[in-house]
Amino acid sequence: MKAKEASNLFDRIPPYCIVQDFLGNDLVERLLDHAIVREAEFAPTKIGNYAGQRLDPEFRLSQVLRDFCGLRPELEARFEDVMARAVDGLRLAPFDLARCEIEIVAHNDGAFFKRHIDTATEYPDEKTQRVLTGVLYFHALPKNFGGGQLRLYSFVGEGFVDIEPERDKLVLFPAWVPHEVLPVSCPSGEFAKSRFSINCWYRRSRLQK
Ligand SMILES: O=C(O)CCC(=O)C(=O)O
Ligand SMILES: [Fe+2]
Repeated sequence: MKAKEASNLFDRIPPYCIVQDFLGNDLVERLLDHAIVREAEFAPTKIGNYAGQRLDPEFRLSQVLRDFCGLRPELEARFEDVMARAVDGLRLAPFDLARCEIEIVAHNDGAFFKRHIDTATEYPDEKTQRVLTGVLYFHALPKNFGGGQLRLYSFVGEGFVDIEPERDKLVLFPAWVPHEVLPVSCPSGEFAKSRFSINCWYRRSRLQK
């Protein structure tokens, strides 16, 4: 491969796939009820990794809840069901799933997450690592916020694609793809009108060949 062709590979928009109507309205509504009832238990999101996490509201501003109550098994099963299709579609090397790491994130007025990747580039002593990222949107209708697009960047150069957060849409992309959440505007400021999402990271064992 010539140097020019090789550099074009990294200039390209990275691979991603979209599944519309991923959970179905009934599960989306139960999820939304769960998030709204648990408002008080959401905590500010942090950045960092296994070795240390910190608040940085200049870089990431949103709120997170990791408790899914009775919804967890049902959700994990749905995310697991779509994994093989995503690995194939994104041409990732097949891997055995160690576990799905899931969390609910609420972006309200002024919230965002600047450009980052979802993989840790150090601390290889962690037992599992993120391979594939899934983001599912489940806001209330009518939608009451603007912005909040998910921007996926090419590895080098200026290329990017913006993905609109639509209710019950799942976006999947390799966890190493640089991406960001553009600022959200939610003029009412009402928590129930937030841009709600589930992050699902498909993790593989680091010991796997
Ligand atoms: O909400 C999104 O669209 C992406 C969120 C994200 O990149 C993250 O939490 O790591
Ligand atoms: Fe991310």
